[in-house]
Amino acid sequence: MADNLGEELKPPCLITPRPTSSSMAFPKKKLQGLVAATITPMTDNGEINFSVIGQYVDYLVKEQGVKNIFVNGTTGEGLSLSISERRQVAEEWVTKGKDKLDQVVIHVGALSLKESQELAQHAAEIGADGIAVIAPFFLKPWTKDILINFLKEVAAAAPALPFYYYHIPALTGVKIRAEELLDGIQDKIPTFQGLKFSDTDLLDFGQCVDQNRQQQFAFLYGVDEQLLSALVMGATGAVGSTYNYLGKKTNQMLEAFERKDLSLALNYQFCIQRFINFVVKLGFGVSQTKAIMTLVSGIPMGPPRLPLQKASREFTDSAEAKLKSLDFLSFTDLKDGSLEASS
Ligand SMILES: CC(=O)N[C@@H]([C@@H](O)[C@H](O)[C@H](O)CO)[C@@H](O)CC(=O)C(=O)O
Repeated sequence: MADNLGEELKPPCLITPRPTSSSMAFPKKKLQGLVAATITPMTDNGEINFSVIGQYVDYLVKEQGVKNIFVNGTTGEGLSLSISERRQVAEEWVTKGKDKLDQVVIHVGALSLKESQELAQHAAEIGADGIAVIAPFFLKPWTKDILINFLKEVAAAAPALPFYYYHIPALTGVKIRAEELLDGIQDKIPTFQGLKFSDTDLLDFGQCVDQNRQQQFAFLYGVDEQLLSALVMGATGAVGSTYNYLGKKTNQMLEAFERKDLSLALNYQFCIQRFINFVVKLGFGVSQTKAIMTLVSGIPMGPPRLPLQKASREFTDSAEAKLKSLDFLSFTDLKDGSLEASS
């Protein structure tokens, strides 16, 4: 992936390098490649099903070739869990991922600064590889400086952990442009290491990359159906829900892109789009992601937590037929007991 923004991409108008304040080098290598936004498995009575997380780690690594995870984010229903549950989920992923996963990033965003700080500190204590934070979305920060102040306070609770800003304006309602936020961010947040950009505004994303070429930031794109466009803009990695079950296919797209075989990469992207387009038309979100992952992996993800509703049997049946027609799923991939969506 475009880690280096290679020579051929450098425009003649290269901007003056900005001094980097974060020579506070982290031992970890830069977060890159695919990052699965993990689902939080639940039992039918709505409790977290910790018992399948070990199996889930093995599935991601062995079957999907995905070795980085993003825990307790949107897909993980992080904001629907109690603080105690979020701690336990984070701990379980770190424990089960030890020596198997490359990086475990924990989303610690919350409406309460105190809770966010507690989660950040906890992530550091359990040995996570990074933390990410969304903008608070009830009482909202309306300016860049206020948002930075909030993020800075959270980051300071885990001063040795790489910090990522999770930009997802459609869900938070905080529309401060990422480009604006990144301007001089390391002066305020020395642990800032990157951006998780879950938005379709590729002008904003491209400018984040372009204006920070001298930094070693990770630019992680979060709209799976248009990842290829973001790669062209300089994405260094991607965080998303579909990498749980389309990781292998998406990795093939990344490999084709790396080899500069754009036509093949585009074929993969279109193929992935055909599936996402299909499920989006049926109504697609976290509940449906849980149903698809159950179907594809055979690991029971269970229902989502209220206010989300379990995916319907019709949805699961249609998704299964589409996966098969696209050759994303063969009969041999189907595991016993995988068709558990309700009607
Ligand atoms: C709104 C949303 O859930 N977006 C997903 C995408 O992976 C999304 O499911 C995918 O692009 C299909 O639309 C991710 O950006 C979310 C994510 O990374 C997370 O769970 O934290």
